[in-house]
Amino acid sequence: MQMKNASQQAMSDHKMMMHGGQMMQMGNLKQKFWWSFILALPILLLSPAMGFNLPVQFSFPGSDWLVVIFATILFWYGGEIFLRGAYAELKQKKPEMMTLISLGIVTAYLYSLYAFIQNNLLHSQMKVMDFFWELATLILIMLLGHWIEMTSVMKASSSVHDLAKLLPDKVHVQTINQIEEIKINDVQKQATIIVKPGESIPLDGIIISGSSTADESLVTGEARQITKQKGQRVIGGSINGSGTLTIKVTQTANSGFLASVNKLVQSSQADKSKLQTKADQVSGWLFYAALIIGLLALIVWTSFQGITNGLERMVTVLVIACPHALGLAIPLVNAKSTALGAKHGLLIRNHNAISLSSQINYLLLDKTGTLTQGMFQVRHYASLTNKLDSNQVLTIMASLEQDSTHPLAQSILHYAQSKKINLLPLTNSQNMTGAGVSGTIEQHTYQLVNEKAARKQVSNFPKLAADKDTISYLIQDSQLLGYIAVGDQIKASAFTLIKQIKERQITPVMLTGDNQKVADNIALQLGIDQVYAELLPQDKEKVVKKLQSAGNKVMMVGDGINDAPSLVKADIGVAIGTGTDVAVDSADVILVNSEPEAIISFLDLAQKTQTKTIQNLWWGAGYNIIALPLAAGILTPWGLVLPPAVGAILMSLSTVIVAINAEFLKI
Ligand SMILES: Nc1ncnc2c1ncn2[C@@H]1O[C@H](COP(=O)(O)OP(=O)(O)OP(=O)(O)O)[C@@H](O)[C@H]1O
Ligand SMILES: [Cu+]
Ligand SMILES: [Mg+2]
Repeated sequence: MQMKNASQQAMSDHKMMMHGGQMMQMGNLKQKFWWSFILALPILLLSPAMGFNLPVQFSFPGSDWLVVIFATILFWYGGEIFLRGAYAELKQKKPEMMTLISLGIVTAYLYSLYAFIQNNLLHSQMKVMDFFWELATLILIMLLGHWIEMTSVMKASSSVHDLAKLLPDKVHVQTINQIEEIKINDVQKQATIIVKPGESIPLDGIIISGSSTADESLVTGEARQITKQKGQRVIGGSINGSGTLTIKVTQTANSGFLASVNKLVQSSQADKSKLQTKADQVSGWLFYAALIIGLLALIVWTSFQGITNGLERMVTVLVIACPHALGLAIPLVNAKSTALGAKHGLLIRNHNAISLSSQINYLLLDKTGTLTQGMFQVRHYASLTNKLDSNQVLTIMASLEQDSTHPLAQSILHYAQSKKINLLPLTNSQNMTGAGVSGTIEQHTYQLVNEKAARKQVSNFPKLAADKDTISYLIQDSQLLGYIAVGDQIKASAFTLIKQIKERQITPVMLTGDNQKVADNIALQLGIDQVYAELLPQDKEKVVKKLQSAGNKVMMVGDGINDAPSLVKADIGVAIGTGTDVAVDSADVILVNSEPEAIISFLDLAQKTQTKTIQNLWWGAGYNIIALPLAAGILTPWGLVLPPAVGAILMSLSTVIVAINAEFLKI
């Protein structure tokens, strides 16, 4: 396959990433294991196990020589991965797992070599026991263990892989007079592409002709067919229904939705949360703990039972303490959690949001575009002057909105378009934050602003009785020329959100730039008791700060430019996916499908992720509380002695458990 997109890159990076980020090519582990197995066979047959001859074992004059030759080859060939890893760790002055393993096998090898020289070259009276059998089994099991680990780690990150499979290799691109098949990575922005019925939509874009349905469930987690028409956005990775669509590409394969999910999943492994930093510290301590306990075991057992037993205890301690699982405990959970979130319409950019989520007791919600759809219907508009008729007023108002990205502007423009109104050229257009817009049309300067701003300028402001609709006033030189009233609809899932948030003892608060009456009306319908209206961006931020200084943990959800400062300030900032880029960039979590209900999924996911993380820390490191003393021989008086190979099995098991546990994260 030609395509090598972000996610496949992630997979191959992953192989390199094992062992705490060291560059280690573990890809040939399987091969290495089988060759080592063959090399180990003569040793396993010819060298006594733990000082005793097993029934299958035999020896003949000179067989010791065979053992030492095979063991030496095995040590360098099979042990190479570990020795190289240790060298890299020591060079970085961060001794960790590879150093531990290497210390174990180097000790076993050197001591056995010493035993061999004593027995076969110096012919010492007392036969010195060697560790060749232990060395061979240790290397074999370490290789096998790391190979199995690799497989489970790959499995755990396969959810990421699934996302990549959603994209086709080739795209039908419409060129001047023909349709060409072009590799997905070579398709540029602005290209026109054709998606036939049933095909997967390759890239993010906007429909320029055709209509169909799309199944976006694999991307957003919403299992339903969404009707898609001219002008609507499509997401790369979703499946086209029965119509043919012509799409203008808005994002390339490297910048589109799937690519950003993949990048997130990758960076979730690189991006260190506070917990991860802690885990790294622990794994550093573990090295010294293992070294000290190992040396203690060596000294104590040597004085009781001689150097062979002492060395065996030390090797077992070193091997069992290998904090391999610890290095994977958090990244694996995070990767799984990010992938799972993506399937539920959540992009988690900052993993600290997960550990903070359980402390959240205030949910601040922006109104327009967050709780409501932000697709305003024009209810009525009128002229308040005899110089202009209502159509002229509408023309000026729509023309003023041409450069604005506010949802209200989009809606007014849309309405004007449907009434076939020709817009007038606009100059000097200015965005008046939290109030409206101003600009010059045909040498006259106009403002289209909310009531608060209008009252300040117009002396005899009329009384207008409308509480449900948002009204904007057209003003020229302190003269009221007309108004337009628009109404918005509450998103269905906003009701579910507020209900469930309250069940979780989290207080919902509405923060809006819109006027008090409209805000109260919506809050009442939704069941929100605390409402702050007519806020400027800095006022929204102040509310966040005030709540925080009273000791609360605050989550803020918003979509607009006016929400960006408070999204940054809040403990967890959540942006609506269709929101403005500033909001999206300021957030820790992004709701891809723009449904506020996904916040509940986030809270669920965060809680489960947190539990898994803690479990994994125990399986990855906590088990040493029992394993280390066991390896050191604390239960020897009761007959329980762990051979080094069993130590290696236990340490590998811990990693496999950590990987499987992460894989079982579900919401
Ligand atoms: N482009 C615009 N055209 C007309 N009126 C506008 C425009 N931008 C803002 N306004 C007026 O200013 C008010 C405040 O706008 P702001 O963007 O601060 O908040 P909002 O989008 O209404 O609400 P929220 O904060 O809940 O998203 C709007 O309710 C509207 O009356
Ligand atoms: Cu390990
Ligand atoms: Mg808004």
